[in-house]
Amino acid sequence: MTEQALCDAAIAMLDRAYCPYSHFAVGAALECSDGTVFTGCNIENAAYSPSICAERTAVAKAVSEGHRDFVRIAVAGRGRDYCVPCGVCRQVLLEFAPEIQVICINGAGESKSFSLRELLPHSFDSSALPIDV
Ligand SMILES: O=c1ccn([C@H]2C[C@H](O)[C@@H](CO)O2)c(=O)[nH]1
Ligand SMILES: [Zn+2]
Repeated sequence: MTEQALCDAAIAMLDRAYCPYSHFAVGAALECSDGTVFTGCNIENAAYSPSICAERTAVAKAVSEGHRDFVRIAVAGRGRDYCVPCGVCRQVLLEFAPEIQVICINGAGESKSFSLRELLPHSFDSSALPIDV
């Protein structure tokens, strides 16, 4: 899939977002090494903390369908700034794909790419744990 097609898939998910509290829609499209794409949107909740971000919706869909080998993720918002993943989503992406490319999209459809390493330096991962994973 071209980068533009992946971005378009993330942008299309903006209309699926359930965000009556923040009114900030986010769409994501997660590409696996075999080319499979899983999409996601943010899903909010009246109790607030059960809300889930678009990126983690896509990761949950992918992992639960047997896919963990992520290559790129496009994240779209309608704001002026590029929509970057929150810290929780960065940590969740790190678990499966430390080398993933993160494509952040603004409301004008413009994009800017980052490595996850750039977005989450000095990160905590399983190598810090006193067990073998
Ligand atoms: O990485 C992020 C950051 C925020 N949001 C959502 C959560 C909430 O529904 C709304 C405002 O924070 O944006 C995402 O989907 N992804
Ligand atoms: Zn998030």
